Amino acid sequence: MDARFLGIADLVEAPSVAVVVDVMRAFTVAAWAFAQGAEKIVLAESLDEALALKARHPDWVALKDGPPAPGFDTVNSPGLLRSIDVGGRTVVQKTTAGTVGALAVKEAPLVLCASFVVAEATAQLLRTRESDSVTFVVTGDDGQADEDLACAQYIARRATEAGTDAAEFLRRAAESRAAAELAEGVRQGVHPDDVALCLEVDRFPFAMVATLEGSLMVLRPRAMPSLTDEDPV
Ligand SMILES: O=C(O)[C@H](CS(=O)(=O)O)OP(=O)(O)O
Ligand SMILES: [Mg+2]
Repeated sequence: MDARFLGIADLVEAPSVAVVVDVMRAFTVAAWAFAQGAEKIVLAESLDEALALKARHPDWVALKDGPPAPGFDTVNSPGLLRSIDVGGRTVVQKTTAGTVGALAVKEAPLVLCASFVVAEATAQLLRTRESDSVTFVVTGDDGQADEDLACAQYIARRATEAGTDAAEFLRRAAESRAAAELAEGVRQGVHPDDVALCLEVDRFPFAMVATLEGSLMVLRPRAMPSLTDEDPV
């Protein structure tokens, strides 16, 4: 498999297969939403669009990164999301890096959104598709965020070498600037468990596929049967 690792600004054309990686925290949060029964996640282009969608659909759950804000139900925190009832509901998500990265490749035929918690399921979907060219979008810090790059490299390796050990990749993520800022309270809208929740490898047995549904980019879980048999959600 030919794997490329690009920041959002480096994308010049729609790749055939894109894996958009945001470990801390957008696509860890998205996976937790699905694990708690969310039906789908709409990736909003802007805060205004997220609020407009929420106004049109009051039963939807709107979340943003940073501090809590009027009109939003919650923030981009896996730890905090655990106490929100998202069962059967649509979530609208707007963040600084993750959702922007997914929207940047919305024309790609296959868009997966990933983090460590869905690493093996994502790798398995890439294997199933026999994808020979995959673009990993490293969403944080202009493509330099080491938690995202480490996860992208881990998934790329895992897609071709099933026995790849996660330890070194997790160490890099744990030592990333994002992990430090979350732990030290530099970032807002944080639960004390967030970093640990973002570093759980293969917590969930599904990949996450984003597709255009009308004008909206919509993320949905895709169960990977062999993982689901071993570890049902
Ligand atoms: O929520 C996050 O962790 C970040 C934003 S910030 O750096 O905390 O302000 O957003 P994401 O798009 O999930 O990287
Ligand atoms: Mg991030």
